[in-house]
Order: sequence, then C-alpha cells, then structure tokens
Amino acid sequence: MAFEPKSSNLTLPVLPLDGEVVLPGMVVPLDLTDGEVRAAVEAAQAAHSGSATGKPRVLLVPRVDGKYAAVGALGTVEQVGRLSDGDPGAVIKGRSRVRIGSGTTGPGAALWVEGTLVEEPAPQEAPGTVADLMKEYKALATSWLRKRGAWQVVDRVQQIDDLGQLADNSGYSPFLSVEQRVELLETADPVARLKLATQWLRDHLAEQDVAETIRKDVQEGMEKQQREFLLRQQLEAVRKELAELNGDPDNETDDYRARVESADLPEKVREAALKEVEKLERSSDASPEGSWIRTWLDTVLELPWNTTTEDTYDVAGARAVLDADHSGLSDVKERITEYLAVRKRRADRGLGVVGGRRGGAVLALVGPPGVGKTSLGESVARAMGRKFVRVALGGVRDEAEIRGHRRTYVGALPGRIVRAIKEAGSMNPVVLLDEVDKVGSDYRGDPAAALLEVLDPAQNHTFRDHYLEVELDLSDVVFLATANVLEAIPEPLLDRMELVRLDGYTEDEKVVIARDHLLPRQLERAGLAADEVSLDEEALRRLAGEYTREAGVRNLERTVARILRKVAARHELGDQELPFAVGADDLRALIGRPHHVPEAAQDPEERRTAVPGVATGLAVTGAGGDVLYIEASLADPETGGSGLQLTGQLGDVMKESAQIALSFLRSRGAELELPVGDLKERGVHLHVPAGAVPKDGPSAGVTMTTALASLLSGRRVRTDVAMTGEVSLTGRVLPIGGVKQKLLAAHRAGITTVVIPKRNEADLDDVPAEVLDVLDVHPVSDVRQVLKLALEPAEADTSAEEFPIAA
Ligand SMILES: Nc1ncnc2c1ncn2[C@@H]1O[C@H](COP(=O)(O)OP(=O)(O)OP(=O)(O)O)[C@@H](O)[C@H]1O
Repeated sequence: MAFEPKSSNLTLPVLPLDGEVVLPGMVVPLDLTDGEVRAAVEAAQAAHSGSATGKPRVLLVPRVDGKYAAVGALGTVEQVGRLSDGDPGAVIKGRSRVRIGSGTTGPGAALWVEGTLVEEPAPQEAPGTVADLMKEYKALATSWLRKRGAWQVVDRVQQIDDLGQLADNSGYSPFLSVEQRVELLETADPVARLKLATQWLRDHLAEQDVAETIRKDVQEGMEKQQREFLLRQQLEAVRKELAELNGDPDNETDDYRARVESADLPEKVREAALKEVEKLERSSDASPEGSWIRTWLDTVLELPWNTTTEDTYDVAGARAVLDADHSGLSDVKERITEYLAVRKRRADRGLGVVGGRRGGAVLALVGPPGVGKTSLGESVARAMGRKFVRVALGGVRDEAEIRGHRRTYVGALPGRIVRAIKEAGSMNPVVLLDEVDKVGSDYRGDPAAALLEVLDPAQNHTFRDHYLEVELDLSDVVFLATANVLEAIPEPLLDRMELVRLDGYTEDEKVVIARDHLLPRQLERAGLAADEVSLDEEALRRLAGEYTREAGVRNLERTVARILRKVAARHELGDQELPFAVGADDLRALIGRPHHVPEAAQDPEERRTAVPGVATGLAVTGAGGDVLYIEASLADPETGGSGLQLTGQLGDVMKESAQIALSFLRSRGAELELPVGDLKERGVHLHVPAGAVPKDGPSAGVTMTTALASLLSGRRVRTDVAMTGEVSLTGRVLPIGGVKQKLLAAHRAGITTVVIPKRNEADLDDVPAEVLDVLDVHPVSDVRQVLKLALEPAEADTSAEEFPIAA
C-alpha cells in the first residue's frame, strides 16, 4: 500500500469505552467508579511510577455491544481527582491511533494488550484539494456551531490547520453515532477521514433545516389555534354582554319553535322543520349554520303549504273573460276553452290532470314576440279565478335555477318553481313558463330535465327542490309555456306539451286590437280621457303598416303611447286643443316619417330589385315572418376565380341550397337559354342581407335560383313577387314550413304576388281570408314556373322573345 504506516509496538492496559470514542487530540473526563476504568488507570499509574518523564499511558478502546474495536487510541492520564459531581475521576487525552493486537491479563486487574502505533500517512491529494476540503469542513462546522451559539468553539476550529487534527476534532460532534466515531477512529488516512466528517456534518445540517421548517409550521399552526380560541372566548364574552343588555338571548330560537308549531304545515314538513329548530337551538348564534337554518326556516314558513284558491269558473264565463281580454285569436281561445272544459270536468269527477306523453297537461303558446302569449296566460288565470305567476326561463342553463341549490352551498336558494309558488301565495296558481325555447344546458346540468319532472303529472305531486328538501305538491298547478321558435324547444319537453300557435296578426286585426285594447290602455297611462284624444282607423292602419312592421303588436302599442304622450305634452304647453281626433295625416307632425315604406311604393330606381340578380324571399325568424332579399353577382373573370362564395351568416342547410341552385343552373341553364358558360368560368357570390343576422333553412332555394337566373339573363325580378320553397337538383319545388307567417309578412311588406310550393296549398286554409283576398298566390311544383313568373321580360334591346320555359 502506498501509505503503509510506520509502526512500533507497545503493550498497555486497556481502558474500555462503552458508548464512547476518544479520538486523538480529544480530552475527556472519565469516571473512576467504573471498575474496569479504574483498573486500567491504576495499572497505568503503577507501570509509570518511577519514570520521570511522560504520563501514565492507557489504550482507549471503544467497545460496541461487548466487542472491542480493531483500532483504539493511545491515551495519557492527564490528571486524577474529583469530577464536578464529586466522584473520583481522571482526565484523559487521546494521542494517536493504535491497532489492537493480542491481549493478556495482568499485572493487576487490568487487561493488557499489545498494540501497534499507527502513523498517520501523508495525504496523497494535491495540497489545493486538501485546503479546499478543510475550508469546506470549517465553513460547515462554523455554521453549525453558530446555530448552537458555541462561539468560542468556532474560533478553535478555525485555528486548527492540521488536516488529521481537524478531522479528529469532529469526534466532539454530539450528533455522530458511536459507529460513526469508531469509523473515524479506524480510518487512518486523514483525507478520507475528513471527507467522512464533512459528509456527515452536511447531512446533519440538511436534516436540521427540514426539522426547522417543520417546527416552524407546527408552531405557526399552534399560534393560529390559540389566537382563534382567544378570539372565540372574547366573542362569547361580547355576546353575553349584549344579551344582558337586550334581554333574553334565546328569544329568537324560541320564536322559531313557536312559529313552526303554530304554522299550518303538512305533517312531514312540520317534522322536518322541527328537526331544524332543534339543530338551531343546539348551534351557537354566531355559527354560520345557524344563519342557514334560519333562512331555510323562513322559506319553509313563507310557502303557502295549505293555501289554495277556490276555482270560480264556469266554462262560458271563462270564455267571456278570454274574449274580453283579447281580440281575434278565435282558434287559440277555442283551444284554451277546450282545455279548461276538460280540466273542469275531470276535477268535478275527482279525477287528476290528464298526463303522460302528448297528454296535453301543459299548453304551450308558440309564436313571435308581442302576439299576446304572456297576456293570454294572465287571461287564463283570470278566467279560472287563480293567481298568476310568470317564470322567465330565457337564458337559464343551470339545473339549480329550476330545482334549487343544495343547502350546503354558500348563498343557496330554492329554485324558481318554489319561488314562484311562494310569490303566488297559493298551491294552485297558473304558472307561465316563459320562453321554454331558450333554456340551454351545460356542465351545470340540464334544466330541461328538471322542467320535465315539474311538468309530469306522474311525478310532480312529490317535487323535490334541492334546497327545500321536503316534497312539494305541484299537481294542482296549471302550467302554461311560451316559446318563440318551436324547433328550439327541447324535444322531451315538447313531447309533454299541447301546442297552440299564434302566427301574428294581419293589418286589420292589428287595427282592431289597437282600437279596442291598446289605445284605451295607453290613454289611461297618459292620463287622458277616452273622449279627449282618439286615433281614427286610417291613422291606426298607417301605424301598423308603415310605422311598424312586426308580427305582433308590441311596437304598435309603443308607437300609440308615443303619440299620446306627445299630444298630452302639447296640450299642457298650450299648443293643442282637446279633444283631438288624430288622423293619418297628423302622424308625420307628431312622430316623424314612417320607417317602413313598401318596396312597391319606392321610386323604381331605389327598389332592391332594380338591378338583375336580386330576388325577394320569404322567411320565418324568431320575430315572425319576414321578407329577405338574396343578391347574386359574378366574380371578375381576371381576379375572381371560380367556385361559390356565400356571405350573410348562412347556416349549413342554406349553404347547401345555394350549391343546389348553382348545380341546377349549370346542368339545366342551357335549356333555359341562360349563358351558363359564365357560371363555369367565373366565381359566383351569393349574399343575404342583413349580413349580421344568422339565417338557415332550405326554403330560400327558389329565391337563390331566381336571383342567379336573373343575374345570368340580365332580366330583373319583379318587385311585387316574393317566393318560398326548397329546390331539388332536378328543379322540383319541395314543401316548406311557416306558410301563414310568410304570407302575413309578404302582406305587411306590400307584396302582391307570392309563389309557394304546390304541396303547401293546404296550409292556405290557415291564412286569414283578408290576406288571401289581396295576395295573388301561385302554388308551383317546378322552379321553371317560378322563373317564368318572377323574371321581368328582357329589356327591349336584348331581345323581345319570350323566355322559353319547359314546364
Ligand atoms: N289579440 C290581442 N288582443 C289584445 N291585446 C293583445 C293581443 N295580442 C297582443 N296584445 C297585447 O300586446 C302586448 C304584447 O303581448 P305579450 O307581452 O303578451 O306578447 P308575448 O307574445 O308574450 O311576447 P314575448 O314573446 O316577447 O313575451 C300585450 O300588452 C298584449 O295585451
């Protein structure tokens, strides 16, 4: 080996060290009451007596579990006397390593052993490495010693400049185990020894860091608990003081018990409520639970558990009420009357509500805004002598809106159904579920599913609101629903409903409604007497036709209100004598020019269809029927490219209609003598204003085909013609929906000729006679018939010949 130690032999008494290790350089006190220790020291003293130099020498050998280590330390007995506790003791200093050899007993009681002195080998590493190692150890030791506040020791360690000595000094570290210290003793190479010491010190420091963090955390936790406890104590004290000031603190909970006991509650509800009162009595006033319980009890106590109103109607009386509240709508009123009659008969015989799929337990009023759906609901309640509540469902996406939040939620509320019952103050009101077509569903559950349960007669006598948690009997409630768009009603809901359609009013009907209902109501609102201001029929007609254009009468009512306010203001300012009969010609002075002049009444050059490539279509939107214009243009052959471009927010179905129109003209255009070559080479652009309104559906097919044919032929589309119908690839015109609404819209817009699919002819029965009287309706089965009808003859200079149509 490179550093085989030079050695010399010596024979010395063994001083066994149990659980302790003395490294060279260490000075330790030893207790001489221990027999073995005393024997060794005495043997050493005896052997030394007489010699003038040196000190008595012993061999300090660690003993772990009764076994001696292989290496010990030569120790000198520095001093013998009394230890601080008064026992006899000796101070021993470690000197150098000794490898233990064989042993014998005697002289004296001690064990004598032959040992070999281990010389420390010189370090093999470069001096720089050794210096770095020493520096690192010193730094670590310093930080550890500082933490313990051992400042004097820091200096001593810093001053050690011998490598082996520095390593041996770590034998003082209290955190080292006996085994670790024995290892230090047995490691003769000083570099290896210091590396060991450094590693162990580093580990210990890291452990300490973790322990420190944990200790801190624990301490902080304790402090928080203590503070909370203290605050609670103070709170309790403050509460007590307050209670003494205000009298008996238990009054409030007593009050709830009395209220529950005296309230007219169904047995099950009373039980549940009393349970909550008990919880309330047990909880402290300040706990959040207490306030939840109080809110819940308030809700339960406010519900009209055993209150029902008496139905006062006979069917004839109910019909009279409906007639009095609304003009026209005879089929709707008839339907409602039938519903009431059946309901009444079944009630008289003690039978329940008719239920099940398509059972018609719920009447759904479907139609555009302002046609009187909500007010019909109110009329139904009035006709039956019941309370009326409206539940707005538009935009409801959260199931909890219908069924309530669980009480564990912060700020939990009962759902809208429970709130409606509370608002009605009776268990059998008429509840209008407004805008069922606008409930959506998302991750918060499906409100439609909850509604289904509400509407199902088989389930709704035990309706459970998440918040209320007690069952509520909804079987006596009359549910009505309203919707703008039939298609948007969730399918399962639709299944439970009996549909009643309100498609909108004709101008004549609007005039009657305005005269009999809107005007009297608005007169009263404006503080005017019926004999002070009147609007003649011609004025009302112009309001309905030119100042407003809608399926319902909401804007008409607003406009009437505006006129009456103007008149009232002028009168107050002294500018207007009363009575005043407002005629059609006075309107302009009062509310300005009309916004909706019919196309046909426009200057011919101003009309939408003044150029080839624009056709008038008919559509149904959420606001009722409407006319729309479809525009077509050909792209520049140089830059425009080919293909079909569509704009105006068209849905997929409408886009397909455009493709079909294009394909039809490409394949059949030649036989219609259209220059279809253009279609093949140049791109086509179709646009449907208003660009910002989304549109969809197949019924614009004929209109798109007509617009394209008009563009290619250069023949304009007749301004007085509007059309609707789906087109197949072969040019057949297929049936569509919403004929009544579309015809009403055409009539409103001043159109006189309407093209509809032949297979929709039966729908004309629903259209009011006064509309059919003025409209020239053409049922067609082939798109060529449409073109023949709708396109104006070619300009004189192009050609005078008739457009050849193969019908
Ligand atoms: N046939 C009618 N006779 C008398 N008044 C009517 C008639 N139709 C509608 N009205 C009146 O028009 C106004 C608008 O009606 P309502 O608010 O009920 O419309 P709606 O169809 O419920 O609309 P929305 O879908 O926007 O709720 C109400 O004041 C209503 O009384």
